[in-house]
Amino acid sequence: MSELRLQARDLSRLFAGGAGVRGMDLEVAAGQIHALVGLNGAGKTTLMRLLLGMLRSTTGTVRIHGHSLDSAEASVWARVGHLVDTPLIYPELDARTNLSVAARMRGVPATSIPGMVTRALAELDLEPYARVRARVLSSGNRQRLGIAGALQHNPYLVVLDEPTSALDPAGVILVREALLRRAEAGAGVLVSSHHLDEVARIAHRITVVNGGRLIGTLDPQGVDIERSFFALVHADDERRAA
Ligand SMILES: Nc1ncnc2c1ncn2[C@@H]1O[C@H](COP(=O)(O)OP(=O)(O)OP(=O)(O)O)[C@@H](O)[C@H]1O
Repeated sequence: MSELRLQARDLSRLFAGGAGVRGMDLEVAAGQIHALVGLNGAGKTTLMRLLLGMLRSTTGTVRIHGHSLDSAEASVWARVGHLVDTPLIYPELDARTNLSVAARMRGVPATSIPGMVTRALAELDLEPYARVRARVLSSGNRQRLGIAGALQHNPYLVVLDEPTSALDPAGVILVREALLRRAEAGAGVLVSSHHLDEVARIAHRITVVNGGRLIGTLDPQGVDIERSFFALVHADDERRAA
């Protein structure tokens, strides 16, 4: 079996009122793009927050590149790139400086940072904004900056929550290509999206989230992925209602 970059077992977190996620098992292998799809409120972001230790689980375990989430050291986190919730961007710093700070926080050697940041700005087409303060960037360019910060340091695990939600079509293509490059280089990529056609273009595996559970998978090569998605969701809703 190929190397696992991420492995979750029986992951649950229930909120007051009953919402949350239940009993989730998930794997992301090296070189794999694994997409999470689901309706609003299905549990995608909650799952990602649990996987990254941003939220404490009620049950279950998470391993990042074989290391337990509970005891993962800084060297493990240095090889993770993520963008879930608001990107960690300093509004008064320009795009280049923001990326330099992000690289420093990941322990990138100082001598490697300028070249790495230059490549990251180019990859997301952010060069015109290199010296522009983040506070005045458009929401799409702020999202590009957050993605650049998550990808620039050659992570072996990438976790991105709806990374293209604010992007124009050119940005969507840039992110698609960047994720394919990371997977080809051996990273495991977990990405959530509402755009079924978009994820079908890049994902090796698509998992459907509904009502806080993982309810099945979709074939990225399938002919009518939208129909298959709704069939799974409706069948699951009916099962619960019965
Ligand atoms: N901190 C919290 N306290 C209480 N309920 C929460 C909390 N965080 C999330 N929820 C609830 O858990 C459920 C799953 O939310 P989550 O944000 O994970 O969904 P999602 O699939 O990411 O949705 P979307 O596609 O709209 O971003 C929702 O019902 C949400 O209201």
